[in-house]
Amino acid sequence: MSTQPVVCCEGEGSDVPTHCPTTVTKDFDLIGAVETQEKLHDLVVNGKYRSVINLCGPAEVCRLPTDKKCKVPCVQAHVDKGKLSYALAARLLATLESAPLPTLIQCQSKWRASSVAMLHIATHPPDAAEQHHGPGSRDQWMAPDEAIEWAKEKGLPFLENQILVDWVKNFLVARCQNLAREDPNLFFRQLFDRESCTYTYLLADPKTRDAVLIDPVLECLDRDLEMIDEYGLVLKYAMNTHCHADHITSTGMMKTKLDGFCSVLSATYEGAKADVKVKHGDCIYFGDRFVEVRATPGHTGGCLTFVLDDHSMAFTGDALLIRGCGRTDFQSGDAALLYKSVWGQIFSLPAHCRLYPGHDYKGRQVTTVWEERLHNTRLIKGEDEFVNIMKNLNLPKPARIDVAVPANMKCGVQDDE
Ligand SMILES: N[C@@H](CCC(=O)N[C@@H](CSS)C(=O)NCC(=O)O)C(=O)O
Repeated sequence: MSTQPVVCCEGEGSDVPTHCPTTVTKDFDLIGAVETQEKLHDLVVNGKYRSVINLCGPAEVCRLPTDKKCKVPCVQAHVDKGKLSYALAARLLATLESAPLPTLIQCQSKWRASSVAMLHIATHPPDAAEQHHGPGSRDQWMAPDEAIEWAKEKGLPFLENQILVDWVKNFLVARCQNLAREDPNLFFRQLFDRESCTYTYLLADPKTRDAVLIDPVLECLDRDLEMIDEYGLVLKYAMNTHCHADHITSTGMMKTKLDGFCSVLSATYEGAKADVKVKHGDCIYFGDRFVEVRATPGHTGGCLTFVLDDHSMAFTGDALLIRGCGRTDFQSGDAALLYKSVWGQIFSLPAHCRLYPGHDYKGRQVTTVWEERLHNTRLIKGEDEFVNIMKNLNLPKPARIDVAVPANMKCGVQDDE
């Protein structure tokens, strides 16, 4: 039996027997359906491989070397043929990143195996791979068209399947252009719900893809889930700056659609339900990044502001709005307390710190500490004058307050659900 993998078929496309390994690079070989368990066992035990990754879906015959004498670690990473998602691809890339190399990637026809190998190679250029096993510098990533050209030169089997070609290209567009060519240290999106004029924020560490979602709205659940999937993010926390009175949060409903994340709310609300109850000074981590929790009560008793680790951004919920602030006439609202919260916890941040509000009713998106300290017509007044302004706002009650508040005390899950 050969001690090296059989190197056959570079450039031979569909004529390649699927049970012969195809060498893609020195680190990756591909294999399709193998007739018997023994054949696969021999190939792995006598080959150069230090790991095997099997991508067969649950409905397919999956042959993994099961013999105890086989010391090569074998990983089963189910990929249903029709269910390739960006999030799944992100997880497969993480599996490839941690696999001892060289690895043998297996599926029925080498289509899935070669497309996943292609994604890894495009985001781990050979020079970077020589130095370390993790992703290379993002400037070195292959552009999507370049990756397809490279796949053609190598004769990778997935090129026979146009759906997979498009999927590889689209994933690389999302990863290379959207994530990497922006700030390499933070992925950030501001999202808007036209109905309630609510802003939702999606933040992620581009290196680990761990993400947090701030103030998601029930009616926008599908949009937010799609974005998380499209960008290949792994949601860790879905958090609310406060118990909203004008709309229902999606954090509870999201838990029925997506696994592995925690809902977050202030510990201040008595009787409220959430996976994690936070208080002033806590930190919420996503990858190598975190947001610091600052208590900013006044609009409601449990309002929080989330401040990014480097103090370049803060998410103020309704404590501070652009050129305004949240009303203080219900849910333990207290104008004097809000004044102290804003000056003590928000206006004390660096002048350049960008402030992202929970709502805007006039089409504005972002402000800074410096701008608000100069132009916020309510908060630049003295405390007494501020309290007086707030007493005389005479705003109509939010239309959905009676439904929204009780629902949001339970992450948006209503009694009849
Ligand atoms: N018309 C909307 C509610 C508008 C409103 O009251 N907004 C709140 C924040 S959401 S509770 C607020 O604090 N506004 C301050 C302001 O100065 O406008 C509805 O019916 O939902």
